[in-house]
Amino acid sequence: MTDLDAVDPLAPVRELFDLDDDVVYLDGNSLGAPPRAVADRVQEVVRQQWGRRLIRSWSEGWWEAPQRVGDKVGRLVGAAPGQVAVGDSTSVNIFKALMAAVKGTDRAEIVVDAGTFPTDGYIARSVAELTGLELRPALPDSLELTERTAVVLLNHVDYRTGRMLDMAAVTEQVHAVGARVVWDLCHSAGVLPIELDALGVDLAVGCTYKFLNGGPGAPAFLYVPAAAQATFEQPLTGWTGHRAPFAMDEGFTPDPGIARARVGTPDILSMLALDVALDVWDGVSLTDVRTKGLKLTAYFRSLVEDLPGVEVITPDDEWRGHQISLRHPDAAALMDKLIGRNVIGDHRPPDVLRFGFAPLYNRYSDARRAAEALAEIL
Ligand SMILES: Cc1ncc(COP(=O)(O)O)c(C=O)c1O
Ligand SMILES: Nc1c(O)cccc1C(=O)C[C@H](N)C(=O)O
Repeated sequence: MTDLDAVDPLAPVRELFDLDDDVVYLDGNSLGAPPRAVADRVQEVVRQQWGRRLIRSWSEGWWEAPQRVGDKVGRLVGAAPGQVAVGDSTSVNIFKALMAAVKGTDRAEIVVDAGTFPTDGYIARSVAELTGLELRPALPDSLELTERTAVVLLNHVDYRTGRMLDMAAVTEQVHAVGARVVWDLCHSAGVLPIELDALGVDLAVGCTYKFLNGGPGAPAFLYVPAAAQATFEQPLTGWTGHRAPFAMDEGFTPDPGIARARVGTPDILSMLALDVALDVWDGVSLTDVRTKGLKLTAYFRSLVEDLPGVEVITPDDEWRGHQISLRHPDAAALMDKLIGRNVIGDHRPPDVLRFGFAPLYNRYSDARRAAEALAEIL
């Protein structure tokens, strides 16, 4: 333990996670660690809900789970209840959001962050091809938006560098030309204070298996603000988004609210694992999480920035998420060696080492142990 851990107000929260003490886990920005309560809950869902209640469970909490769990996610991203649906993958939700954002537009282009996580770019390309709009990759610092722009898809925190965009300023910039913005919150949900409602964000998506600790393949989320729901027409008109799914109507009439963002039968085991995983935030302030995230990353940075051959590519100011990325020509081999010593981060091609810091369970001693291991290997 370091002195910093001794005075960390979030230190007790680590006990809520099932982590081995000899492992330094710095990859919660790719797959979050399991909250202890998840295993029992999944067993209860299988044995009691599915096992004993059988199909009756659909009307005993399963059917509404995408909206109920959505409200829990909403609390972490500044969305009032009734505006977040949990389900599908982030990729599918990006598709739904972009298609809805350009539906009926007379504008010509979709703008996507040129350095985006690949799936966002791939899906934006498909949406452009399906709708006949142009796709224009642009750097966030020079978006060059005009009245031709229909929608802009951006990552709040860049997966490779950890750079965070100014959501307030960029949202305003997009709105100034009358376009819509879709924010991908994969690398920020759960660790940064986000104010979707207050900033008037048009649409947002994110995954729940990173800092939200929902587990591998946990369902993603889609935010549609209440005022935009009546006109939100997404392309995947599955029956669970229908106003009256059990009427089994021939024609599709969307639900008037957030349920219209749903598509098919929700993955209940993953959904309810996420549900209980989100309880680790009870009583936790996102401001404390953010403060600790900045301190952890600053501490780690101070320990590694002068190591030979290493270049820190994560911004040094507050415009960063909760990771530190290092460039090194032998990044892949270095990460293999670190993992061999139970220090788990990841490598992104061609030459980036990523270390993600999850303030709910990472300690300052994790940062120190990782930096010491890296120094020894180098
Ligand atoms: C920014 C971003 N968007 C999307 C995804 C993933 O999308 P999906 O959940 O569909 O695999 C990731 C990570 O995998 C990501 O980092
Ligand atoms: N979603 C992932 C997966 O299914 C397997 C391995 C890694 C991932 C990731 O989340 C990668 C991650 N989005 C990244 O920032 O690189």
